[in-house]
Amino acid sequence: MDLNSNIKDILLHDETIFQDIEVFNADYIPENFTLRNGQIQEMALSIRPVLHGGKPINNLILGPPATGKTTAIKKLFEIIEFNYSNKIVCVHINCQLHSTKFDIFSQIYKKIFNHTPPETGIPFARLYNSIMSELERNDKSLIVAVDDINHLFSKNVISEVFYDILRAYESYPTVKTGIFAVLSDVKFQHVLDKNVGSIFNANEIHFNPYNYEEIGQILKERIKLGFYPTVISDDLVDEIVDYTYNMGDLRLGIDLLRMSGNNAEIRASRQISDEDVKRAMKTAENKTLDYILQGLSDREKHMIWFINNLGEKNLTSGKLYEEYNMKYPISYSTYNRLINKLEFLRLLDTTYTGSGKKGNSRYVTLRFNKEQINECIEDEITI
Ligand SMILES: Nc1ncnc2c1ncn2[C@@H]1O[C@H](COP(=O)(O)OP(=O)(O)OP(=O)(O)O)[C@@H](O)[C@H]1O
Repeated sequence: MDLNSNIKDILLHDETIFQDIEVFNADYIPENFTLRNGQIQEMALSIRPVLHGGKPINNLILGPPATGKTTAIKKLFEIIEFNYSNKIVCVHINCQLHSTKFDIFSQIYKKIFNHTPPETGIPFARLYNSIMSELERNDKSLIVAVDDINHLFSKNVISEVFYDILRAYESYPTVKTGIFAVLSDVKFQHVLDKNVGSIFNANEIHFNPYNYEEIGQILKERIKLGFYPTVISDDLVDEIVDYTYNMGDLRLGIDLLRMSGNNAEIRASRQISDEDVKRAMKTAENKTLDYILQGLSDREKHMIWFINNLGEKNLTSGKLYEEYNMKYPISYSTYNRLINKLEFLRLLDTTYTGSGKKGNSRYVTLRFNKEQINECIEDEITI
Protein backbone atom coordinates (compact mmCIF):
# COMPACT_ATOMS: atom_id res chain seq x y z
CA MET A 1 0.00 0.00 0.00
CA ASP A 2 1.45 3.44 -0.85
CA LEU A 3 1.92 6.04 1.88
CA ASN A 4 -0.97 8.16 0.64
CA SER A 5 -3.56 5.39 0.97
CA ASN A 6 -1.95 4.21 4.19
CA ILE A 7 -2.39 7.68 5.77
CA LYS A 8 -5.97 7.92 4.45
CA ASP A 9 -6.62 4.52 5.96
CA ILE A 10 -5.32 5.65 9.34
CA LEU A 11 -7.35 8.89 9.30
CA LEU A 12 -10.58 7.29 8.18
CA HIS A 13 -10.35 4.21 10.33
CA ASP A 14 -13.46 4.41 12.44
CA GLU A 15 -13.20 1.25 14.47
CA THR A 16 -12.38 2.09 18.02
CA ILE A 17 -12.30 0.34 21.35
CA PHE A 18 -13.29 3.57 23.09
CA GLN A 19 -16.98 3.99 23.72
CA ASP A 20 -16.29 7.47 25.14
CA ILE A 21 -12.63 8.48 25.22
CA GLU A 22 -13.46 11.74 27.04
CA VAL A 23 -13.98 9.95 30.34
CA PHE A 24 -10.20 9.51 30.44
CA ASN A 25 -9.51 13.24 29.93
CA ALA A 26 -8.00 15.29 32.75
CA ASP A 27 -10.92 17.73 32.82
CA TYR A 28 -13.68 15.12 32.76
CA ILE A 29 -16.17 15.58 35.61
CA PRO A 30 -17.57 12.19 36.64
CA GLU A 31 -21.33 11.91 37.05
CA ASN A 32 -20.98 9.47 39.92
CA PHE A 33 -18.98 11.07 42.69
CA THR A 34 -20.67 9.61 45.76
CA LEU A 35 -17.40 8.82 47.55
CA ARG A 36 -16.98 12.55 48.20
CA ASN A 37 -20.60 13.41 49.02
CA GLY A 38 -19.65 14.05 52.66
CA GLN A 39 -17.03 16.64 51.76
CA ILE A 40 -19.31 18.34 49.21
CA GLN A 41 -22.05 18.61 51.83
CA GLU A 42 -19.61 20.06 54.32
CA MET A 43 -18.56 22.70 51.78
CA ALA A 44 -22.21 23.47 51.05
CA LEU A 45 -22.85 24.04 54.76
CA SER A 46 -20.19 26.72 54.79
CA ILE A 47 -21.91 28.58 51.96
CA ARG A 48 -25.38 28.27 53.49
CA PRO A 49 -25.13 31.41 55.70
CA VAL A 50 -24.92 33.51 52.52
CA LEU A 51 -28.48 32.56 51.59
CA HIS A 52 -29.65 33.86 54.96
CA GLY A 53 -27.86 37.18 54.79
CA GLY A 54 -24.73 36.03 56.63
CA LYS A 55 -21.07 35.59 55.77
CA PRO A 56 -19.70 32.38 54.24
CA ILE A 57 -17.31 30.23 56.25
CA ASN A 58 -13.83 29.85 54.81
CA ASN A 59 -12.53 26.34 54.13
CA LEU A 60 -9.10 24.86 54.00
CA ILE A 61 -9.34 21.77 51.81
CA LEU A 62 -6.57 19.28 52.46
CA GLY A 63 -5.67 15.99 50.80
CA PRO A 64 -3.01 14.32 48.64
CA PRO A 65 -3.04 14.69 44.83
CA ALA A 66 -5.90 13.08 42.88
CA THR A 67 -8.23 12.62 45.83
CA GLY A 68 -11.05 14.58 44.20
CA LYS A 69 -10.61 18.03 45.78
CA THR A 70 -10.90 20.02 42.54
CA THR A 71 -13.72 17.86 41.20
CA ALA A 72 -15.69 18.20 44.44
CA ILE A 73 -15.43 21.99 44.30
CA LYS A 74 -16.41 22.11 40.63
CA LYS A 75 -19.43 19.91 41.29
CA LEU A 76 -20.59 22.07 44.19
CA PHE A 77 -20.05 25.29 42.22
CA GLU A 78 -22.06 23.87 39.32
CA ILE A 79 -25.02 23.15 41.61
CA ILE A 80 -24.81 26.56 43.26
CA GLU A 81 -24.58 28.40 39.98
CA PHE A 82 -27.52 26.48 38.59
CA ASN A 83 -29.72 27.30 41.57
CA TYR A 84 -28.43 30.53 43.09
CA SER A 85 -26.60 32.46 40.39
CA ASN A 86 -28.65 35.53 41.34
CA LYS A 87 -27.07 35.49 44.82
CA ILE A 88 -23.63 33.91 44.63
CA VAL A 89 -20.70 34.11 42.22
CA CYS A 90 -18.32 31.12 42.45
CA VAL A 91 -14.87 31.28 40.88
CA HIS A 92 -12.35 28.46 40.67
CA ILE A 93 -8.73 29.58 40.25
CA ASN A 94 -6.00 27.15 39.23
CA CYS A 95 -2.95 28.76 40.85
CA GLN A 96 -0.55 26.75 38.76
CA LEU A 97 -1.85 28.76 35.81
CA HIS A 98 -2.71 32.00 37.60
CA SER A 99 -0.19 32.95 40.24
CA THR A 100 -0.09 36.75 40.40
CA LYS A 101 -2.58 38.95 42.20
CA PHE A 102 -3.57 40.73 39.01
CA ASP A 103 -4.04 37.48 37.14
CA ILE A 104 -6.20 36.00 39.91
CA PHE A 105 -8.45 39.06 40.10
CA SER A 106 -8.64 39.09 36.28
CA GLN A 107 -10.13 35.59 36.51
CA ILE A 108 -12.69 36.83 39.04
CA TYR A 109 -13.46 39.81 36.78
CA LYS A 110 -13.88 37.49 33.79
CA LYS A 111 -16.36 35.33 35.68
CA ILE A 112 -18.45 38.33 36.70
CA PHE A 113 -18.37 40.29 33.44
CA ASN A 114 -18.01 37.39 30.99
CA HIS A 115 -14.97 38.95 29.39
CA THR A 116 -11.36 39.56 30.37
CA PRO A 117 -10.33 43.01 31.61
CA PRO A 118 -8.33 45.16 29.17
CA GLU A 119 -4.81 43.72 29.24
CA THR A 120 -2.76 46.87 29.30
CA GLY A 121 -2.53 49.72 31.65
CA ILE A 122 -5.42 49.10 33.98
CA PRO A 123 -4.33 49.60 37.58
CA PHE A 124 -5.18 46.92 40.11
CA ALA A 125 -7.33 49.31 42.16
CA ARG A 126 -9.62 49.86 39.17
CA LEU A 127 -9.94 46.16 38.50
CA TYR A 128 -10.73 45.53 42.15
CA ASN A 129 -13.25 48.36 42.32
CA SER A 130 -15.07 47.11 39.20
CA ILE A 131 -15.43 43.65 40.73
CA MET A 132 -16.59 44.72 44.15
CA SER A 133 -18.90 47.50 42.91
CA GLU A 134 -20.60 45.07 40.54
CA LEU A 135 -21.14 42.57 43.37
CA GLU A 136 -22.46 45.37 45.60
CA ARG A 137 -24.81 46.66 42.89
CA ASN A 138 -26.28 43.19 42.33
CA ASP A 139 -26.27 42.20 45.98
CA LYS A 140 -24.17 39.11 45.28
CA SER A 141 -21.65 37.25 47.42
CA LEU A 142 -18.33 35.94 46.15
CA ILE A 143 -16.77 32.52 46.82
CA VAL A 144 -13.28 32.00 45.44
CA ALA A 145 -11.68 28.53 45.33
CA VAL A 146 -7.94 29.11 45.32
CA ASP A 147 -6.67 25.73 44.11
CA ASP A 148 -3.09 24.56 44.76
CA ILE A 149 -2.21 27.58 46.89
CA ASN A 150 1.40 26.43 47.27
CA HIS A 151 2.02 28.18 43.93
CA LEU A 152 1.30 31.48 45.70
CA PHE A 153 3.80 31.04 48.50
CA SER A 154 6.72 32.67 46.77
CA LYS A 155 6.83 36.46 47.06
CA ASN A 156 3.96 36.19 49.48
CA VAL A 157 1.27 36.70 46.84
CA ILE A 158 -1.04 34.66 49.01
CA SER A 159 -1.44 37.10 51.89
CA GLU A 160 -2.26 39.98 49.53
CA VAL A 161 -4.79 37.90 47.59
CA PHE A 162 -6.48 36.59 50.74
CA TYR A 163 -6.49 40.02 52.32
CA ASP A 164 -8.04 41.67 49.27
CA ILE A 165 -10.74 39.03 48.98
CA LEU A 166 -11.61 38.71 52.66
CA ARG A 167 -11.44 42.39 53.64
CA ALA A 168 -13.64 43.58 50.77
CA TYR A 169 -16.41 44.38 53.27
CA GLU A 170 -14.30 47.19 54.76
CA SER A 171 -14.83 49.31 51.64
CA TYR A 172 -17.94 47.56 50.28
CA PRO A 173 -19.92 46.77 53.44
CA THR A 174 -22.65 44.69 51.79
CA VAL A 175 -20.28 42.44 49.83
CA LYS A 176 -19.73 39.05 51.49
CA THR A 177 -16.75 37.00 50.48
CA GLY A 178 -15.29 33.58 51.29
CA ILE A 179 -12.31 31.50 50.28
CA PHE A 180 -11.91 27.76 49.70
CA ALA A 181 -8.14 27.25 49.82
CA VAL A 182 -6.88 23.94 48.44
CA LEU A 183 -3.59 22.43 49.55
CA SER A 184 -2.34 18.99 48.53
CA ASP A 185 0.83 18.98 50.56
CA VAL A 186 -0.02 19.21 54.25
CA LYS A 187 3.53 19.94 55.26
CA PHE A 188 3.05 23.42 53.75
CA GLN A 189 0.24 24.15 56.17
CA HIS A 190 2.57 26.04 58.51
CA VAL A 191 3.66 28.27 55.56
CA LEU A 192 0.01 29.10 55.09
CA ASP A 193 -0.49 29.85 58.79
CA LYS A 194 2.59 32.04 58.82
CA ASN A 195 1.50 34.02 55.77
CA VAL A 196 -2.20 34.52 56.18
CA GLY A 197 -2.56 33.86 59.91
CA SER A 198 -5.50 35.68 61.40
CA ILE A 199 -7.05 36.91 58.13
CA PHE A 200 -7.95 33.38 57.16
CA ASN A 201 -10.00 31.62 59.80
CA ALA A 202 -10.92 28.38 58.16
CA ASN A 203 -12.79 25.15 58.67
CA GLU A 204 -10.66 22.17 57.59
CA ILE A 205 -12.08 19.61 55.18
CA HIS A 206 -10.02 16.46 54.63
CA PHE A 207 -9.84 14.33 51.51
CA ASN A 208 -8.17 11.14 52.68
CA PRO A 209 -6.42 8.85 50.17
CA TYR A 210 -8.71 6.31 48.54
CA ASN A 211 -8.37 2.73 49.76
CA TYR A 212 -7.89 -0.28 47.48
CA GLU A 213 -11.62 -0.96 47.03
CA GLU A 214 -12.38 2.68 46.25
CA ILE A 215 -9.61 2.87 43.62
CA GLY A 216 -11.02 -0.33 42.06
CA GLN A 217 -14.58 1.04 42.10
CA ILE A 218 -13.58 4.33 40.43
CA LEU A 219 -11.42 2.72 37.74
CA LYS A 220 -14.05 0.06 36.92
CA GLU A 221 -16.67 2.77 36.50
CA ARG A 222 -14.38 4.58 34.02
CA ILE A 223 -13.79 1.33 32.14
CA LYS A 224 -17.54 0.74 31.87
CA LEU A 225 -18.12 4.22 30.47
CA GLY A 226 -14.94 4.54 28.42
CA PHE A 227 -14.41 1.18 26.69
CA TYR A 228 -16.73 -1.13 24.80
CA PRO A 229 -17.49 -4.34 26.74
CA THR A 230 -14.82 -7.12 26.69
CA VAL A 231 -12.05 -4.71 25.62
CA ILE A 232 -10.09 -5.36 28.81
CA SER A 233 -9.90 -8.58 30.84
CA ASP A 234 -10.60 -8.76 34.58
CA ASP A 235 -7.00 -9.84 35.21
CA LEU A 236 -5.61 -6.75 33.51
CA VAL A 237 -8.06 -4.54 35.39
CA ASP A 238 -6.82 -6.06 38.66
CA GLU A 239 -3.25 -5.44 37.57
CA ILE A 240 -4.00 -1.76 36.88
CA VAL A 241 -5.86 -1.35 40.18
CA ASP A 242 -2.91 -2.90 42.10
CA TYR A 243 -0.47 -0.65 40.32
CA THR A 244 -2.54 2.49 40.89
CA TYR A 245 -2.97 1.68 44.56
CA ASN A 246 0.75 1.02 45.03
CA MET A 247 1.70 4.24 43.29
CA GLY A 248 -0.95 6.06 45.36
CA ASP A 249 -2.18 8.10 42.43
CA LEU A 250 -5.62 7.68 40.92
CA ARG A 251 -4.80 10.09 38.09
CA LEU A 252 -2.07 7.70 37.00
CA GLY A 253 -4.56 4.81 36.87
CA ILE A 254 -6.93 6.76 34.63
CA ASP A 255 -4.01 7.72 32.37
CA LEU A 256 -2.94 4.08 32.21
CA LEU A 257 -6.36 3.02 30.97
CA ARG A 258 -6.29 5.59 28.19
CA MET A 259 -2.71 4.79 27.18
CA SER A 260 -3.33 1.02 27.21
CA GLY A 261 -6.36 1.59 24.97
CA ASN A 262 -4.31 3.72 22.60
CA ASN A 263 -1.60 1.05 22.46
CA ALA A 264 -4.20 -1.57 21.52
CA GLU A 265 -5.61 0.69 18.80
CA ILE A 266 -2.15 1.27 17.36
CA ARG A 267 -1.93 -2.52 16.94
CA ALA A 268 -5.43 -2.39 15.38
CA SER A 269 -6.57 -4.81 18.05
CA ARG A 270 -10.02 -4.84 19.61
CA GLN A 271 -8.61 -5.96 22.91
CA ILE A 272 -6.03 -4.60 25.31
CA SER A 273 -3.14 -7.03 25.84
CA ASP A 274 -0.77 -7.50 28.74
CA GLU A 275 1.95 -5.90 26.61
CA ASP A 276 -0.25 -2.81 25.96
CA VAL A 277 -0.60 -2.31 29.71
CA LYS A 278 3.12 -2.91 30.41
CA ARG A 279 4.11 -0.35 27.80
CA ALA A 280 1.64 2.16 29.22
CA MET A 281 3.08 1.59 32.70
CA LYS A 282 6.59 2.29 31.48
CA THR A 283 5.52 5.50 29.74
CA ALA A 284 3.52 6.57 32.80
CA GLU A 285 6.42 5.89 35.15
CA ASN A 286 8.81 7.99 33.10
CA LYS A 287 6.25 10.78 32.92
CA THR A 288 5.65 10.62 36.67
CA LEU A 289 9.34 10.53 37.49
CA ASP A 290 10.06 13.44 35.20
CA TYR A 291 7.21 15.44 36.73
CA ILE A 292 8.29 14.78 40.32
CA LEU A 293 11.93 15.55 39.55
CA GLN A 294 10.99 18.88 38.00
CA GLY A 295 9.56 19.99 41.35
CA LEU A 296 12.69 19.10 43.36
CA SER A 297 15.49 21.38 44.53
CA ASP A 298 18.98 20.74 43.14
CA ARG A 299 20.06 19.18 46.43
CA GLU A 300 17.10 16.76 46.38
CA LYS A 301 17.73 15.79 42.76
CA HIS A 302 21.41 15.41 43.58
CA MET A 303 20.63 12.91 46.33
CA ILE A 304 18.57 10.77 43.92
CA TRP A 305 21.39 10.95 41.38
CA PHE A 306 23.92 10.02 44.08
CA ILE A 307 21.99 6.98 45.35
CA ASN A 308 21.45 5.81 41.80
CA ASN A 309 25.13 6.01 40.96
CA LEU A 310 26.21 4.44 44.23
CA GLY A 311 24.32 1.42 42.94
CA GLU A 312 24.71 -0.41 46.24
CA LYS A 313 22.43 -3.25 47.28
CA ASN A 314 21.19 -3.29 50.89
CA LEU A 315 22.17 0.34 51.31
CA THR A 316 21.44 1.50 54.84
CA SER A 317 20.53 5.06 55.69
CA GLY A 318 23.64 5.35 57.93
CA LYS A 319 25.98 4.18 55.18
CA LEU A 320 24.35 6.52 52.68
CA TYR A 321 24.82 9.44 55.05
CA GLU A 322 28.49 8.54 55.54
CA GLU A 323 29.18 8.29 51.81
CA TYR A 324 27.26 11.43 50.93
CA ASN A 325 28.62 13.54 53.77
CA MET A 326 32.17 12.58 52.90
CA LYS A 327 31.83 14.05 49.40
CA TYR A 328 29.14 16.68 49.91
CA PRO A 329 29.08 17.77 53.58
CA ILE A 330 25.57 17.98 55.01
CA SER A 331 24.21 17.99 58.57
CA TYR A 332 22.48 14.82 59.71
CA SER A 333 19.18 16.58 60.36
CA THR A 334 19.16 18.13 56.86
CA TYR A 335 19.98 14.71 55.42
CA ASN A 336 17.17 13.12 57.38
CA ARG A 337 14.66 15.73 56.24
CA LEU A 338 15.79 15.18 52.66
CA ILE A 339 15.31 11.42 52.84
CA ASN A 340 11.89 11.80 54.47
CA LYS A 341 10.77 14.19 51.74
CA LEU A 342 12.00 11.88 48.96
CA GLU A 343 10.13 9.03 50.62
CA PHE A 344 6.99 11.15 50.96
CA LEU A 345 7.21 11.88 47.21
CA ARG A 346 7.48 8.11 46.62
CA LEU A 347 10.87 8.38 44.97
CA LEU A 348 12.37 6.01 47.49
CA ASP A 349 11.38 3.55 50.19
CA THR A 350 12.93 3.07 53.58
CA THR A 351 12.42 -0.16 55.50
CA TYR A 352 13.70 -1.06 58.94
CA THR A 353 16.56 -3.54 59.01
CA GLY A 354 15.77 -4.58 62.58
CA SER A 355 19.32 -3.75 63.67
CA GLY A 356 21.21 -0.58 64.61
CA LYS A 357 20.61 1.70 67.57
CA LYS A 358 17.19 0.79 69.05
CA GLY A 359 16.56 -1.26 65.87
CA ASN A 360 16.17 2.02 63.97
CA SER A 361 18.51 1.35 61.06
CA ARG A 362 16.79 1.62 57.68
CA TYR A 363 17.44 0.32 54.19
CA VAL A 364 17.09 2.91 51.44
CA THR A 365 15.86 1.75 48.02
CA LEU A 366 14.90 3.79 45.00
CA ARG A 367 11.43 3.12 43.63
CA PHE A 368 12.49 3.70 40.01
CA ASN A 369 15.10 1.64 38.21
CA LYS A 370 18.57 2.85 37.29
CA GLU A 371 17.84 3.34 33.59
CA GLN A 372 14.66 5.33 34.22
CA ILE A 373 16.48 7.68 36.58
CA ASN A 374 19.42 8.03 34.20
CA GLU A 375 17.02 8.93 31.40
CA CYS A 376 15.56 11.75 33.51
CA ILE A 377 18.76 12.98 35.20
CA GLU A 378 21.35 12.78 32.48
CA ASP A 379 24.19 14.82 33.96
CA GLU A 380 25.50 15.31 37.44
CA ILE A 381 23.73 18.18 39.14
CA THR A 382 25.96 20.79 40.67
CA ILE A 383 25.05 21.81 44.18
N1 LIG B 1 -14.45 9.88 43.89
C1 LIG B 1 -14.08 9.92 42.61
N2 LIG B 1 -14.83 9.33 41.66
C2 LIG B 1 -14.47 9.37 40.36
N3 LIG B 1 -13.36 9.98 39.90
C3 LIG B 1 -12.57 10.59 40.80
C4 LIG B 1 -12.89 10.60 42.18
N4 LIG B 1 -11.93 11.30 42.84
C5 LIG B 1 -11.06 11.71 41.92
N5 LIG B 1 -11.43 11.29 40.69
C6 LIG B 1 -10.71 11.53 39.43
O1 LIG B 1 -9.33 11.62 39.72
C7 LIG B 1 -8.71 12.68 38.98
C8 LIG B 1 -8.12 13.70 39.92
O2 LIG B 1 -9.17 14.35 40.64
P1 LIG B 1 -9.06 15.87 41.13
O3 LIG B 1 -8.35 16.70 40.11
O4 LIG B 1 -10.40 16.31 41.57
O5 LIG B 1 -8.10 15.66 42.39
P2 LIG B 1 -7.36 16.73 43.31
O6 LIG B 1 -7.45 16.19 44.69
O7 LIG B 1 -7.88 18.10 43.05
O8 LIG B 1 -5.86 16.60 42.77
P3 LIG B 1 -4.63 17.64 42.87
O9 LIG B 1 -4.35 17.89 44.31
O10 LIG B 1 -3.51 16.90 42.21
O11 LIG B 1 -5.03 18.88 42.12
C9 LIG B 1 -9.80 13.25 38.08
O12 LIG B 1 -9.73 12.61 36.84
C10 LIG B 1 -11.09 12.86 38.81
O13 LIG B 1 -12.14 12.71 37.87
